[in-house]
Amino acid sequence: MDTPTDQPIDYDNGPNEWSNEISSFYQNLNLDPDLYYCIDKLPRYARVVGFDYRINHISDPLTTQPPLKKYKLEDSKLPTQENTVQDNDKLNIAFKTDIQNLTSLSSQLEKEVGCQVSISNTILGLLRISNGKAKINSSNLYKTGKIIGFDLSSAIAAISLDVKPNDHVLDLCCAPGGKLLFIADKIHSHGAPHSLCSGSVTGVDISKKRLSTCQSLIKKSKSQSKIRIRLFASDGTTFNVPPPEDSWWDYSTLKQQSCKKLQPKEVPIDSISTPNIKPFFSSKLLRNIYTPPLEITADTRIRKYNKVLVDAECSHDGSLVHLSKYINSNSQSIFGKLDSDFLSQDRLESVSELQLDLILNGWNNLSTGGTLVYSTCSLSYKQNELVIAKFLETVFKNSSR
Ligand SMILES: C[S@@+](CC[C@H](N)C(=O)[O-])C[C@H]1O[C@@H](n2cnc3c(N)ncnc32)[C@H](O)[C@@H]1O
Repeated sequence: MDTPTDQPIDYDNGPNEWSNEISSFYQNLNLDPDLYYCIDKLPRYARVVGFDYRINHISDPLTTQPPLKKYKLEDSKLPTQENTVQDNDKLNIAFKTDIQNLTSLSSQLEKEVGCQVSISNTILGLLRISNGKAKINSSNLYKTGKIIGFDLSSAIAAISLDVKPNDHVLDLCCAPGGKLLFIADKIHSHGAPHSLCSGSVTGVDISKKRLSTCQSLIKKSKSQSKIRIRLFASDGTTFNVPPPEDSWWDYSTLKQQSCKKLQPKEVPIDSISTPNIKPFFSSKLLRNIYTPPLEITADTRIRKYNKVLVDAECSHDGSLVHLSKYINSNSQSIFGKLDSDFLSQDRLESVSELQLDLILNGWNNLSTGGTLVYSTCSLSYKQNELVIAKFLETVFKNSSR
């Protein structure tokens, strides 16, 4: 994990009235209460748009050679399967090019924001900006769509899905869409959709308001990866729309199969394979998906998602950014307000029930051999370990998978 800061913690100038409450809350969770004194000292992160994000296995990217066994290019970039000398050369060249690009972007950003910027040693494709308050949105790199602010923890959750270029990904609680766009960008870093890179991202959220924000984010994005995205305003605990066909991107096949002209806004629906639900937002190609009647069988629902992200609704108590809004609000009892808004017993009970229902439905939508990631920004046992324990108990009781 990247270290938050090299500077000593300034306890004297730390927050006062809320600190005891927060400290005891964290002590009860066996966490270091000093975390909260670090708020102003934490770095921030930006991701390089269109990068093939991956775990950074090396400590010093500038001096170390890539560990070739771990550093594998996706199949679409490297069709030869064996790690021949030639392949190793290609890996080395690709790796060096990536590092050169990241280094060049780091120095550009450093000049623009006036503080130290380095390549994240956790995830390749992220830049670590030493001053957490640096205004990256006024930099040219942001304005020209080359970088975008993104939390390291969000990147870790999304990268854990291990998304491949042909994966259909379901993001069950997607708004406002930071991880959704990150995943689409990762897939799209392998080029425009083609047979070896036909991945798509389906985002679902129950809140239309938050989905509108997500839609604006997608529209504002300068990345072409938006062609791979569709959004549904739906309850993630019951959502069951299958992923698009692998050939969704091939407009000519699509036309042949349908044997009729699709109107731009037409969404062909059949009762078995595509439940009657229109996307809230969709790229034109994904909107026109047509499932050929021949393939409609009782087991059409076997077509499921390769990867499912359940970034569940939660009490937000683990998000420093979220808590800092309370801290800055001059409230008398900030923790009390946080407690009533997010941590009250009633709310915690209902939120953990919702979390279990979400992860169970994520599982229902996951294909055999796929990967499901469950994440929250809470540190509470009830919303994390206990949800997972109940989930495992339920699925292993009821399933042969
Ligand atoms: C932690 S946020 C998701 C953040 C998002 N993944 C991102 O990276 O930007 C949780 C989201 O879950 C949504 N949500 C709450 N209940 C839901 C449900 N039953 N089905 C789907 N989404 C739900 C909320 O509207 C909220 O947008």
